[in-house]
Amino acid sequence: MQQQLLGCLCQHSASTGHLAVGKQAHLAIRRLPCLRSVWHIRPAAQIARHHTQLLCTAAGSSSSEAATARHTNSATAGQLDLIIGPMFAGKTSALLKRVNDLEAQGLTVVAIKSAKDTRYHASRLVTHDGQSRECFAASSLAEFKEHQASEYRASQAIAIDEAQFFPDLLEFCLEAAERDNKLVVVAGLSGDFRRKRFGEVLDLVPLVDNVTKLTAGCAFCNQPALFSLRIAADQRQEVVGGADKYAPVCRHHFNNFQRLRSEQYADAVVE
Ligand SMILES: Nc1ncnc2c1ncn2[C@@H]1O[C@H](COP(=O)(O)OP(=O)(O)O)[C@@H](O)[C@H]1O
Ligand SMILES: Cc1cn([C@H]2C[C@H](O)[C@@H](COP(=O)(O)O)O2)c(=O)[nH]c1=O
Repeated sequence: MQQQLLGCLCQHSASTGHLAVGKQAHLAIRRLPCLRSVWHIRPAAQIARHHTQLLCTAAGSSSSEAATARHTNSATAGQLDLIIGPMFAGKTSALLKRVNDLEAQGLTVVAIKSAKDTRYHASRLVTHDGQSRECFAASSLAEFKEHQASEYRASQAIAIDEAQFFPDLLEFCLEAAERDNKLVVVAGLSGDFRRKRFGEVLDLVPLVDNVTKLTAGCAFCNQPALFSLRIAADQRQEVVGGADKYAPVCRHHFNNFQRLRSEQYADAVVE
């Protein structure tokens, strides 16, 4: 009977994922002296997390489902996940899949991209191979929050694409995850065409729950591509474009092209 009761309380907190229920379950257990003496009482979130992990393992759930389940049962804070890589690595595809999975699990998700990304559509997340979904386009995340205040409030999860272009990425993500308890999934470039940090993406690394680093296929040898090679001569950090301006490359071909470029430059200076 005691075991059934505890099982029931834990199951309840694990299946609804609401903070209040988790706390109630914990309080209820604490109020029952007979249970207190039988079981070592752990915080409600810990019980729910343990229970969820068991459920996920038993059901053979995917790691993304397990990550989400952990989030929805967290009693204290939100969650931050980061997807990085060079261009064409499948970052937007992975973000779209995550959004679909979260929605299938019943979460309210909003997707946001930088308004600078007008390559395929002004207000849709679009992958290089044409998958898409609606999103809000904004110049900054503060602008999104100001203009879409009710959507922000109602959201349980937020997906951010083209994260390197947002000047206030760090502040927004921390506030959303740690103050407003949201699950935030961020996708952005691991570096610019010079392999230097781009915007605030890398600043998130010490703060996130999970980092997924994706690779593309090198345009020249099909080995894993780690970097984005800019084909055009433009030296500004921000140059929006796709396969017309960039190619994914492996380490070997990135360095080959850098060498070629500097030789070309040296020739030009001598002439
Ligand atoms: N060199 C390339 N040019 C155009 N499309 C590419 C190239 N390499 C891969 N792709 C396609 O792009 C898809 C990934 O697109 P996407 O998810 O938008 O990537 P990312 O957001 O990382 O730039 C791949 O599954 C593939 O179909
Ligand atoms: C490397 C690099 C890229 N960009 C731009 C080019 C594209 O518009 C986006 C990246 O898009 P993707 O979804 O990752 O394919 O960023 C840039 O402005 N500067 C760069 O150095």
